[in-house]
Amino acid sequence: MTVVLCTWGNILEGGSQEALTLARKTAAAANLPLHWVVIGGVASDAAAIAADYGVQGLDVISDAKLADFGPDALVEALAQYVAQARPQTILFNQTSAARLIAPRLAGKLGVPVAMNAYAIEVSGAGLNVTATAFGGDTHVVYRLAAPVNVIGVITTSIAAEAAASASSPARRDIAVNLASIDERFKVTVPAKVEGPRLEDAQIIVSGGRGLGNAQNYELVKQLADAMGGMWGGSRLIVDEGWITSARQVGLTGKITRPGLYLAAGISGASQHMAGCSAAKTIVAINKDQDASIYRYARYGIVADAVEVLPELIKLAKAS
Ligand SMILES: Cc1cc2nc3c(=O)[nH]c(=O)nc-3n(C[C@H](O)[C@H](O)[C@H](O)COP(=O)(O)OP(=O)(O)OC[C@H]3O[C@@H](n4cnc5c(N)ncnc54)[C@H](O)[C@@H]3O)c2cc1C
Repeated sequence: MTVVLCTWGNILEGGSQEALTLARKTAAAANLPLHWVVIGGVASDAAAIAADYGVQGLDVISDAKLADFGPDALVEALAQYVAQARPQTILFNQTSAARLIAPRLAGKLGVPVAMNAYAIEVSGAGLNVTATAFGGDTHVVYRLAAPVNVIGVITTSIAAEAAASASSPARRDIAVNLASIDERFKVTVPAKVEGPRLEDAQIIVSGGRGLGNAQNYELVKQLADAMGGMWGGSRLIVDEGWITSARQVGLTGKITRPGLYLAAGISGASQHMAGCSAAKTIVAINKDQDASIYRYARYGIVADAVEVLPELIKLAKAS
């Protein structure tokens, strides 16, 4: 029996070290070894940090059918891994891809799943899993006491912490048989990943519907550029076509954790805040002093963002 973190891809996603930290603490509290199952090119990144995070077993799955990380092949490979390795707790760093895979794996295995978790307490023979619910408004504790449990971890509120002493992870190659798996969905136009990721940005300037139109949103881009940051926005402006979904911050968009999040013309709906409330400092520009965003913001400017943004651009360029 083990606690296992599941990871796939060609590079290590942000949040992996944080998920490993929670996984290690859970394993220690349950007196179980921590394993890390990895699929794809990420195996070499994983091997480089596994010892620092107290991983005892690095389980590597390779198969030609996993080359594109299609969900059907991934779920089948992980299900076969679980049948062989018999982990007690299966953790996922809850990336957008993991949101798809973790519940499907639990469904295939017929075991409980809790998503949006950020704390796990080992209690008796089970786990008390604290998670956000209803778009981040509510915090709930799930009791998971099945022999196998699947948990999606939101890592934005977890600090990465290396183990007190390095481990010596043993590498195992895990054989799976995916001969009968055919992906039911074919990706015909892969998402373009250009430049740095919003999730990794230290400064994000974000705009919402309060800006009025796409032309005014250009001010957000100019300020982000002047400050050396990235630009993002709310779902409503994605729906309006001002920006692409790759720039959407929130529950159904990117989960970010910048040092500075500047929100202009954004109301602060819980679904939006789920993607930025872990920012160190939130600055809001909203002309409604009762807007929800002011519950989260450290600094606020109650004013018309279309008037304030050009002033901030000037200041940023001057400094
Ligand atoms: C299941 C689900 C998932 C969702 N996921 C997401 C998500 O991932 N991300 C997300 O963002 N939303 C998400 N939403 C939508 C979310 O509930 C809100 O509708 C959305 O975030 C609101 O966007 P907004 O703040 O840009 O617009 P609005 O709610 O229209 O707010 C505009 C704000 O701008 C202010 N304002 C108006 N004019 C000005 C001005 N000139 N200057 C300054 N301020 C001004 C207003 O006072 C207001 O507060 C989701 C909703 C659901 C149901």
